[in-house]
Amino acid sequence: MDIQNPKFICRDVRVHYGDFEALHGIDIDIADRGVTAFIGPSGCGKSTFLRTFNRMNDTIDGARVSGTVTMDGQDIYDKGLDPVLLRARVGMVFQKPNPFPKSIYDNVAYGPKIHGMTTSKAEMDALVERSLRRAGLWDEVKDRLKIAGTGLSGGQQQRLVIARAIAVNPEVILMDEPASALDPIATAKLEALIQELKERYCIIIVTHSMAQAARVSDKTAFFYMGELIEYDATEKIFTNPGDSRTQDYITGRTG
Ligand SMILES: Nc1ncnc2c1ncn2[C@@H]1O[C@H](COP(=O)(O)OP(=O)(O)OP(=O)(O)O)[C@@H](O)[C@H]1O
Repeated sequence: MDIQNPKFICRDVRVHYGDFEALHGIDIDIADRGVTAFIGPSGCGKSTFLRTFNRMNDTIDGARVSGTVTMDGQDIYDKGLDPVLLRARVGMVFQKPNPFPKSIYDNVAYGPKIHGMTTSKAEMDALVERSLRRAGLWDEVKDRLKIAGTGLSGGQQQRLVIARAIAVNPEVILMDEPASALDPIATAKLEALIQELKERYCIIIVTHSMAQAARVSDKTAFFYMGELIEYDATEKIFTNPGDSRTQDYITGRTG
């Protein structure tokens, strides 16, 4: 599909784990604002593909990426590019919330501290507050910023992890099944947050929930056995898919 000013352009992206080719040459452009959902049956390569956008596959033994991925026109696999800086620009939220074993405040302040983003305690306080507000968590935690992040509920922890990602001013947030460990109420809150964040960030979300993809995303990409089968406006994918494999998946016949 045609994307104006894409954030990412991927061409012939392949990922190997040893001799096994998990992705067979993916071409896709990702919009620079809004939510793009990756859907498809278990094992089709969604998480593997998601990890190519911030080079998280580099951290997996035996994983090898080929093809090109550009972000704002720059090759993110360029030897001169520092993956640590890339991961500040392209934040990631995982299936299981993974706050650091530190206070709520320190979880959010950690990244800005490492990147030297503030020069005083007051500036850091303001940055922590702004990030927690943006993640929709401030009101629930403002009186207990010193307690451990791991002491929050699952849904709160997931929003804390999002605040931590936001604190370093990312341009992109990758989410790998972010609601799979949450109850329906926490999931609804997270989805509302995604709706707010999408005005400001490029969000890519992997989800197993068709309903969730339909609710939160603007564009949907359907993957099947390591290939991108269909990519279109979410409404089109869910009401009038062009490929019978997409149709079978969204109607529950495969997966
Ligand atoms: N670290 C790894 N080492 C070897 N093979 C892997 C590794 N990670 C994933 N794979 C394989 O790559 C393929 C794609 O896996 P991936 O986790 O990307 O799929 P997925 O669509 O995200 O699946 P799920 O929906 O179950 O999370 C699978 O065949 C999987 O077994």
